[in-house]
Amino acid sequence: MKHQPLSGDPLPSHAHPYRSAAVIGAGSWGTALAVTLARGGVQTRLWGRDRAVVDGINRARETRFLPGVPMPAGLNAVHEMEAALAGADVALIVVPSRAVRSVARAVAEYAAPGLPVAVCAKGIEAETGLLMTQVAEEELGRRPVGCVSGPTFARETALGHPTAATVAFPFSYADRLKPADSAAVRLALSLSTESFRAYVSDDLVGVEIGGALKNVIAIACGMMTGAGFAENTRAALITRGVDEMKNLAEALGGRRETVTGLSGVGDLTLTCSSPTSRNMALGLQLGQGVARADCFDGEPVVVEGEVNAKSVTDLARRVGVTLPICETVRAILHEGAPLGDAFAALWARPIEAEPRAMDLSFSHPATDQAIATLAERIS
Ligand SMILES: NC(=O)C1=CN([C@@H]2O[C@H](COP(=O)(O)OP(=O)(O)OC[C@H]3O[C@@H](n4cnc5c(N)ncnc54)[C@H](O)[C@@H]3O)[C@@H](O)[C@H]2O)C=CC1
Ligand SMILES: O=C(CO)COP(=O)(O)O
Repeated sequence: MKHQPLSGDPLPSHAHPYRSAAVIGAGSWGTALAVTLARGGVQTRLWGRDRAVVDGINRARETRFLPGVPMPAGLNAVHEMEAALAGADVALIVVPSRAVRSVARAVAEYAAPGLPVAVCAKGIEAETGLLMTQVAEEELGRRPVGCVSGPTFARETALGHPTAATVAFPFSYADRLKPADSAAVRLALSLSTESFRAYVSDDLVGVEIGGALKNVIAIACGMMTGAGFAENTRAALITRGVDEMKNLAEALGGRRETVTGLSGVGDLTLTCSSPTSRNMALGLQLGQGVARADCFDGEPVVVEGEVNAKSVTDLARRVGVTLPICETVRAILHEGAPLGDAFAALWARPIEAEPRAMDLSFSHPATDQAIATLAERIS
């Protein structure tokens, strides 16, 4: 069933932020969120699996994940899950998408019944095709599960650059009667500081599909940029990427207009614009002809769009939605398709209507020879 959109009214003025939070995952985004919460006066415990990182935060008040960012008072790191969750009013899970299920299972062991949990990873579970909040829900039982998503490079957020993101939770009947008490509003307030602005949504599907697809499309933008093309190409990929997000979100019960918000267009714009993005950076290197094993100088780096190129297209195929850009990235990354051939084929797809309301499809007039020539220019 589709929910009615929330109204555009400002958040209720009598809502209260949470007093204490547990942030599970002490990488760059988990630490940036913990810093944001603590700066806003929320007592924050940051759980990390790496003891050296935890000790560094507590003793030196710094972390290798965010060099030069001092850890504020009110932020303490812990290595035991039980200690992280004891007395917490809300928990945020901030680990890579492939680790969300096991971490949510560990959280479930110690989290209070009814504890609201927000998942901040971006992706689709490879084995099941589930959204990150659905994965967490399976492990967390009856606790309310939502997400935080938007255009938010961790380092910029932690440095206090003005940043905005969306907090999404399902809105029950009770939440609609008293939005001030809802997890979404309370977490949005808890995250809000002079430099961090949170918006509220009840469309988890729309929000999460934006976050999962933008990484794959950023790899495509990086590949084409790395191969020597410029702004026209990137703008086309971003815009057609929005269409892929809308179509998949709608097919899964989300709202197309959610995709035009921070978690969709916002994050897509950010991630497709800068080599700060690990997804864009991977694409750039591959587009320049660097072998996958040599990308990032061989260092292991979280590139969500890589594994998600497969999981989002698997999911889309199951629900009968075509994602041409994501399919192209999948073919290159996972099926050995030559980059030039795959992108030339993407550009020579049948002509379609925009927007898609018109039922129209004509084969593209470029000859096989012309397409092969473009493929060679990209390679
Ligand atoms: N870095 C950023 O700017 C942003 C990242 N995100 C999302 O946040 C998620 C996490 O990414 P980052 O923090 O950037 O990655 P990261 O590489 O900086 O840190 C990942 C953290 O997760 C921990 N981890 C990995 N596997 C684990 C497991 N099985 N159990 C427990 N802990 C585990 C690592 O020890 C590390 O502390 C990703 O889904 C990413 O897309 C979202 C918004 C911004
Ligand atoms: O999700 C992000 C910004 O919103 C981070 O993007 P990357 O994972 O590509 O660095």
